[in-house]
Amino acid sequence: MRTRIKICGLTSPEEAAFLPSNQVDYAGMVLFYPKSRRNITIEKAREIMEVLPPEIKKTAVTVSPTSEQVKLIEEAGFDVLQIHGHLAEEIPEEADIPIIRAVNVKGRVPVIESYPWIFAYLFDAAAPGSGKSFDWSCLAHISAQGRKFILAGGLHPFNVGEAIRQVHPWMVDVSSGVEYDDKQGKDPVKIQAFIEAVKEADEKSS
Ligand SMILES: O=C(O)c1ccccc1N[C@@H]1O[C@H](COP(=O)(O)O)[C@@H](O)[C@H]1O
Repeated sequence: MRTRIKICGLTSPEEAAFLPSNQVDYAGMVLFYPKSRRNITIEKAREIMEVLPPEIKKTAVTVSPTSEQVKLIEEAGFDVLQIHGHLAEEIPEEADIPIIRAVNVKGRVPVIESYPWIFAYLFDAAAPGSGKSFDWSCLAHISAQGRKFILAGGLHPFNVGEAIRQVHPWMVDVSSGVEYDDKQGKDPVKIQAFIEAVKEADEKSS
């Protein structure tokens, strides 16, 4: 089966135009998290979503969101909600879009909440969006349970093939690894190299 691809941390419509709809499945935008250099406003997110083709699922990336923020995200037209940090009890009841539950792995085997309404789990390094990786071997038991999960954290065109070989994620997620070295923003050459590396890994494993 083809490994899905998510490109995260878009900050402009120009970057959105770099994503080929037949190869990229999800696009992420960081909202309501001013600590991130990729944080954007809802207005900017709307501009970006106008450029993205309908086949690419628009993902709102959040940390401990409030009900009001989830409402604004849904009104803006996002398809999916990615939640890092605290997940308030009322959010799953109130949210009308699927939830990706992010787990920031802090050095040991992650414990996951097995709520039936969770669409997918996303395993990331301890600090989200840091470009740092973690020990993928701690995901072996999750892989073995056949659960749908997303691998994130420090992926780039040169390690994503090995990541796919080791943990067989349903989707791989990248942000820092497809950004320019010397300036802010996504690099279309690195995005294409990432897509090619995923394709190559899938071909080898089929
Ligand atoms: O990108 C951020 O700054 C960010 C902020 C808050 C929550 C999540 C964030 N990014 C997520 O981190 C992973 C991996 O990123 P990277 O490839 O290691 O840079 C990805 O899911 C981003 O959505």
